[in-house]
Amino acid sequence: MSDTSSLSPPHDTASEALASLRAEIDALDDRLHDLLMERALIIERVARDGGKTGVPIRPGREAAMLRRLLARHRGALPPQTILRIWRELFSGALMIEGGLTIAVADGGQAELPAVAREHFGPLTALRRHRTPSQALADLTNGAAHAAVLPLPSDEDDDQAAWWVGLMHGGVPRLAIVAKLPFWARRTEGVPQAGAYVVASLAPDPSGADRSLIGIEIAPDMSTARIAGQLTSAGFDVGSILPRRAAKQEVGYALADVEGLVARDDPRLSAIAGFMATPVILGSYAVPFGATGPTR
Ligand SMILES: O=C(O)C(=O)C[C@]1(C(=O)O)C=C[C@@H](O)C=C1
Repeated sequence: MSDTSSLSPPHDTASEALASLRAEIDALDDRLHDLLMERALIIERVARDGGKTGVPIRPGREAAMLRRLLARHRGALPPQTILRIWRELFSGALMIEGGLTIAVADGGQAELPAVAREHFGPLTALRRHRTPSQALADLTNGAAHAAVLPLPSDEDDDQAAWWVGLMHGGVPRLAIVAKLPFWARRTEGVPQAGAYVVASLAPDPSGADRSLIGIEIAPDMSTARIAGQLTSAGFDVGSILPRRAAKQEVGYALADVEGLVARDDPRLSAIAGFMATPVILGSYAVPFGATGPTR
């Protein structure tokens, strides 16, 4: 051990004032702690009497709670501190509800596990995989509750384009249920990568949501035409990611549209001009502080 004898003790002037302020902080901490323990008792009742089944996370509810708290937040405490505290509370609550395991596909993006950790907290078990299909296999065989997968890009090879596989379904029916990070304003040093969370979970509205539509297209169909077809069917289109593999008879497109669109939304079956009826791949709560539609 190093010799600390030469270090001077912290020298606080006005020590009486400081001691009294610290006593106020301790008293408040007791009240906060009492409230947290009381909250945990309610979570125990949610687990026992709430009638929840399957994957315990409720991404829409979490987003709505965070938006509500951030909207009423006043004073000097950084709003992001509020988000961090509540994310930790959700993670503790989910421990009470039986624990959570998340599969992460980190192939090519070392930042993805960090984004998953930022969202789901240190209490949550993370299973790291190289590819999206390995992470998705964790969902189908019950090894994880949800998978954190990279945002699709037009440079993805077949292996990386996990959303095309999601279009063709299977059991359990998987859906995109959240977009990370929820705190959209990124500061230096935090992971910059984005991700979707996929789980076997029914849509969980947050009050401000967007949906993702998977479309089979003729390989030569332009992005403008895809957008036009969706718009004339009544969708408010944010972005479109086309995928046209060489020498294939069918291409794909991933469209991001406004609102929480149900799988049986009549606008989907009314759309003309695509190779098959477009399918809803899921929806997500619009991240806090997002300035415009993101893919
Ligand atoms: O409301 C629920 O369903 C809960 O499980 C409670 C709670 C919370 O801590 O408030 C925890 C996890 C969910 O993702 C959402 C909310």
